[in-house]
This record gives sequence, C-alpha cells and structure tokens, in this order.
Amino acid sequence: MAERAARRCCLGWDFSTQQVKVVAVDAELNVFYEDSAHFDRDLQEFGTQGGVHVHEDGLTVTSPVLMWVQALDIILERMKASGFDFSQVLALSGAGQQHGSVYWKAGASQVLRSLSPDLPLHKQLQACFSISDSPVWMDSSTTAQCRQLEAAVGGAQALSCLTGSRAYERFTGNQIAKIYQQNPEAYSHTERISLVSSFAASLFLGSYSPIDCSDGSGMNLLQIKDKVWSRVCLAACAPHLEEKLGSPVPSCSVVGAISSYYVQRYGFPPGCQVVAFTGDNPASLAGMRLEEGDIAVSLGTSDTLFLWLQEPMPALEGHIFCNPVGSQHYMALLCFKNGSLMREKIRDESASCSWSEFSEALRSTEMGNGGNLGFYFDVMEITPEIIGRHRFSAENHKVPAFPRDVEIRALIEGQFMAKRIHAEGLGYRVMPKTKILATGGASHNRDILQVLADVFGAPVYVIDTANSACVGSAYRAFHGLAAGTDVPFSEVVKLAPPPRLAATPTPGASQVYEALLPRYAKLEQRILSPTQGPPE
Ligand SMILES: O=C(CO)[C@@H](O)[C@H](O)CF
Repeated sequence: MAERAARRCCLGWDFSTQQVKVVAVDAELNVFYEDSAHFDRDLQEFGTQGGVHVHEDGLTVTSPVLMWVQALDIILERMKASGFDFSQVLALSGAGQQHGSVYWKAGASQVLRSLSPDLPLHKQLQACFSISDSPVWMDSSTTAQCRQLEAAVGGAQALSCLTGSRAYERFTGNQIAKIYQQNPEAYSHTERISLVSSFAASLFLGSYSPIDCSDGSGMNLLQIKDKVWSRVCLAACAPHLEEKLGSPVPSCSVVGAISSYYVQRYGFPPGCQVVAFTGDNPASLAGMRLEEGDIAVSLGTSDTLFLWLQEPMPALEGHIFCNPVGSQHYMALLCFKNGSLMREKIRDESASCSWSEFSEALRSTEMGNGGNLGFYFDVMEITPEIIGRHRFSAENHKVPAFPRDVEIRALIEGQFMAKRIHAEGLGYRVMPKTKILATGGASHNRDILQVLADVFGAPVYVIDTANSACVGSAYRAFHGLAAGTDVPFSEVVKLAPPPRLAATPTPGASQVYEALLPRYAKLEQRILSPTQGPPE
C-alpha cells in the first residue's frame, strides 16, 4: 500500500447526547478524517433511546457512563484498524454535552493513572464510578433543588447575576444536590465530580482534568465574573463540593500531555497535548468562529441563538457562559421553542404546504408588513413564556386573522424581532462589523434569511455546523499549541473555509425595524401582562 504522507493534525472530540464523534484536522484546517460511535446502534447492550434512559417518573434522564467509555474504545480501535497515523497528532481537545455529570469513586484516580495498554478502557474502569447512570441535560427532576439554591443566594435574579443563569433543573449544581440528598452514601464515596467534558478529557489525561470556565458556567456554581466557584452556591448544593470539583481553568488551558496508555496502545506521540475540553455549545461557537459582535442563529426545531457578549446583562431568561475563546468575554445561549414546527404550520395553513409559495409571500410583502405584528406560539414559548397566536394591526388593535401573505411575513418578522429584542436584553449589540451566521433547516431558504438580514441590519452568512463542536474542538487544540504566545484564536483559525454570504440588508431596512422593534417589545409585554393597558 502506498505510504501515506505524514499529516500533522489535531483531533476534535464530541461526547454528545447520541454519540461520540471525532474529526482530524490538518495544519491547513482541512477535516480529513471523521468517525463516530452511535450509542443506540453500536452499543445496544445499554438499551438507550436517543442515547439516554428516560426514567418512569418522566423527569429523571440519565446515560450510562460506561457506555461513553466503551464508545471511545470503539472509535480508537476503528481508527487503529483503518491505519490512522496517531503519531501525527500534535494535540487534542473536545466537547461534551453540557450539564451532565460523572461521579468518580474513591480510588479511581489510581486506576486512571495505571491503565494497562493491553486492555480497552471499559474493561479497566468498570468499578470506577460511584454513580453508574449519569444525569444528563434532558433531566428535569430537580425543581426542589433549584428553589433551594435560588433561596440560598437571594432569588432567581441574584443567582443569574452571580452564575449567568437562574436555576435550571438540568444545571449541574442542582443535579449534585439531588444526588447528595437522595444517595448520600454514593456521594460520600465520590472523590471527584466531572462534567461530561472534563470526564472525557480525564480519559485522555490518565488523571482528573479540571473543569473549564465555559462549561463550568452551566452548573449554577461558577461566578462568571471572577471565574471561581461561588462558595454560597457550593454550600447550598452539597458539602465538601469544592474539593470534589477541583479548581476551574481557562478554556484555552493545556491540561497536560496524553496518558502513556494511548502512546503504548495506539501510537500517540508522548508530547501530544490535551487542551481543556468544554461544553458542546461553547465548542460550536469556536467551530463557527464567532467573533465579537457576531451572532449565530440555529434555525431548527427550536431556534437557538449563540451570542458573543462583552458586557453581559444576566437575566431570568437565557444563559450566559464564560467565552471559550475570548477569556475576558462571554457568550450567551437563547432558546426559542417555537421554531421550525411553527414555520411549517404557517406554511401548511397559509402557503398550501409549499415553501416556494411561502417564499413568494415574503417577496410580495413589504418590510414592516404595513405595521401588522404577530406572535405565534403553538407550544409554550421559553423566551418569553407565552402561548397562543396574537395578531395586532398597525393601530395596535388585536385582530383574529391576517391575509395569507401578511400572516407569513408577520410570523417571520416576529420570530426575528423577538430574537433581536431578547438578545439585546442580554447585552448583545449589533456592531458595524456584525456578521449573522445562520445554520439549520430554515437557513436554506434565502427569503427567510433576507428578513433576518433586514431585521438585524447586518449581513447573513450560512455555515454548515454538522461537526461544529468537533471542529471547534480541533481548532481549540491548535490554539492550545500556541498557549503562552498570546496568539488570538481568530489568528489560529484564519485559514478555515469562510462562511458563504447569503443576504445583505435591504436599503431602508434599519429605518423600518428601528420603528417596529419597540412596538413589538411593548406588545409582547402587553401579552405577558394582560392587565396592563394598551401601549401608548
Ligand atoms: O442544555 C443544553 C444547553 O444549555 C443543551 O444544548 C446541551 O448542551 C446539549 F447537549
């Protein structure tokens, strides 16, 4: 077989809800290898659905930690069998589904440090976890713990100001509190608690990896301004928690060299650097190469905004995390539940189930829709908490219906005005250099993207984010190699393929939406507090 040319590279891992995935990225930032192990398909003995077990209470959701370990074994063995040249791997980093937690049993660190290269990981780590079914982000069984935590710090807004979010059931501090309260023996036998991200990094390190500040911001435990654990929050969740968590580190930290286990079993170079793993969303922000002033809009079943923030304004909605690639900056996530399912419903009702008719309606109606405004929430919306459809005429009178074309534009303009208003509520500001990066199903519709560009007054680019968490992790591994040189992340990734320009603001758009946005915000408040009189 022809000798393969040596190809220096970095690996990017993603321990996500449904699979473990890896990409190899070369020095020109080309992805030249990818593989994944799908939990439901490749590890059927664990009996998961969508990578998880939903418990009988309908609230508790967990994943077997040894399934994650075995998935890594599968991928590494496949890479080895395919002839992948591990000796060319300069560094690796990775991502994990946010908020999930792993409970290492007393003595596990010794096992991690002395792994035998003759055996796969899962054969050696069988007895290393005090909790075998890790709680994951889909869990919503900790409402009581959320209220206890908010009470301990002076309320929901106080907790948000301190940690970047009000208490959420999936956030790790509340999950740890539940385990301490309901399984104190397992908690007392736990010598280390990792996030999924730092757990995965620990497997490569052969010792406990610290939690990075960005993923650590998803725990309701980290003071996002000082980047240290909040002692009040720790004490409110469980005793001796700080020693079980270890100290958080900046996300760009090199946390050590790869364990000798991988050198001996797979041929990694002894100097292969491990860069702190982080959450899947922070890693995706890195993969999308978001920069100051940019906003990423993932238009999927639910719509998710990724924001780059310099001056965060923590609120009772959304989540503010330490930024994974700009250590003095922040990022925010905002989730809008009524996303593509709402767009498809209005398409079916008002465009005869046809996207081309839907697009034609957007093209044939004017920016601003003649002053007509609509709110479309067929399921309870998260941002803000509203349900139902609410239509208003230019005179702010509630109306029961709009003509078909007006309905379609009212839906799309309303969805994007809500995004801009709530993003600005968290401290986001459109800047002259702002780029909007669109991804997800609806980003293939150019007419929808035109409305997005008009509402934000900024150009819209489309990007493929299928592997964004993995690719972002590989980029962060390259950035880790420059650790200590002050080379900015943006410099490290400048060779990456640029996003494609899809839409620029229509002339006059800013005048139209500068006038509409405050009206939309006032009407939203009117729906939220119906006792209030009509907006002036
Ligand atoms: O809970 C979330 C973010 O807060 C999800 O996006 C998980 O990170 C998905 F793994």
